[in-house]
Amino acid sequence: MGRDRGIEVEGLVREFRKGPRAVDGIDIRVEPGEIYGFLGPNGAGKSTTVLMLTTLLPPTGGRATVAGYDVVKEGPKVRASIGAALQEAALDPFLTGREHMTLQAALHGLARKERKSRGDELLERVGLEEAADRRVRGYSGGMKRRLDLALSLVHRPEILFLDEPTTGLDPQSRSALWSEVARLARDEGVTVFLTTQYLEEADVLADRVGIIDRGKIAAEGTPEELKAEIGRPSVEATPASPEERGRVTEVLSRFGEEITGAPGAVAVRIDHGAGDLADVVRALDAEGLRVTNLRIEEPTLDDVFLEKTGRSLEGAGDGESGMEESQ
Ligand SMILES: Nc1ncnc2c1ncn2[C@@H]1O[C@H](COP(=O)(O)OP(=O)(O)OP(=O)(O)O)[C@@H](O)[C@H]1O
Repeated sequence: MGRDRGIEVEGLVREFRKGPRAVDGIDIRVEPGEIYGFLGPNGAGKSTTVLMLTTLLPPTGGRATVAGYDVVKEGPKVRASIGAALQEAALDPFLTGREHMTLQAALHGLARKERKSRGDELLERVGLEEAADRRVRGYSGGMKRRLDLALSLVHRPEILFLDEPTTGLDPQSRSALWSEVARLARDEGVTVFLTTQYLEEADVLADRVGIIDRGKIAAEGTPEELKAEIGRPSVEATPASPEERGRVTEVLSRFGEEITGAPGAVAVRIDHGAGDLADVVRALDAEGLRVTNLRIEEPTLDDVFLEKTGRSLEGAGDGESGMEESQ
């Protein structure tokens, strides 16, 4: 089996009888080995999409193939090709981490010899070797997420689904999980479909991002493309001595039009193709100008979301009761 099949979604719909069209005709293509970030506020339709792609919920319209198999007609083949760490981790509080691994390995039909070695290898990789013989009851949220990730990898899936893998984690556990997911894609060619409410997560981790809002894809592209669509970065520099302000302004103006910056600072919005921060540094250097606080401000994915939906993603889902109000 080659790792060359990815995910293809066409016009996928899920309608709930008493609810909204949770997923309202989406098209997605995830290339093999790619990390696809599915970004959206609470209730946007992310989990419903993942449930359909992992064969746990039938679509009410459209079609999807995962690893080349149809999610409706070839469920068992899809399930054999994927690993999933979903929001409700099905962990048994009375089993240890290692016992979970062995059980999962047995469920996936690994040979007895291999069960232990595979389990140990994965526990080590997610940093749980020391806690391996403790019951899950005493694990922190982050440890449970990491165990869940290890469990989803036992059978060497070619596609990994992660539904909000870092929600509620502290920054350290979050970045440890990011590293492992990035490593899986980079070193093992695993295709990753990851949902998140965190802009930063999509930005750092995803090769491409789809923004979903009210069941529809509002925007798609690499984080850079999406941000570039919205606006150009700005550069801000504070002259080391105030009398050089005029000359610093002159140099920065070569890169774009001047905008308002922080007090004492000079700022410009960089023209398309005018260069980047390194070019600005070189130009200042060539003039013998010294600056403090030289920084570049990129447009954020939140700016993208705001532009596409008229609302800010940060906290966009908060305070919404969820279903009925969207028609
Ligand atoms: N079983 C269900 N019956 C009725 N409505 C549902 C059901 N499951 C989900 N919904 C509704 O479908 C919409 C999308 O929900 P979904 O859980 O897919 O969103 P989400 O983007 O994953 O949000 P979250 O970040 O909260 O997980 C919501 O309005 C939700 O209330």
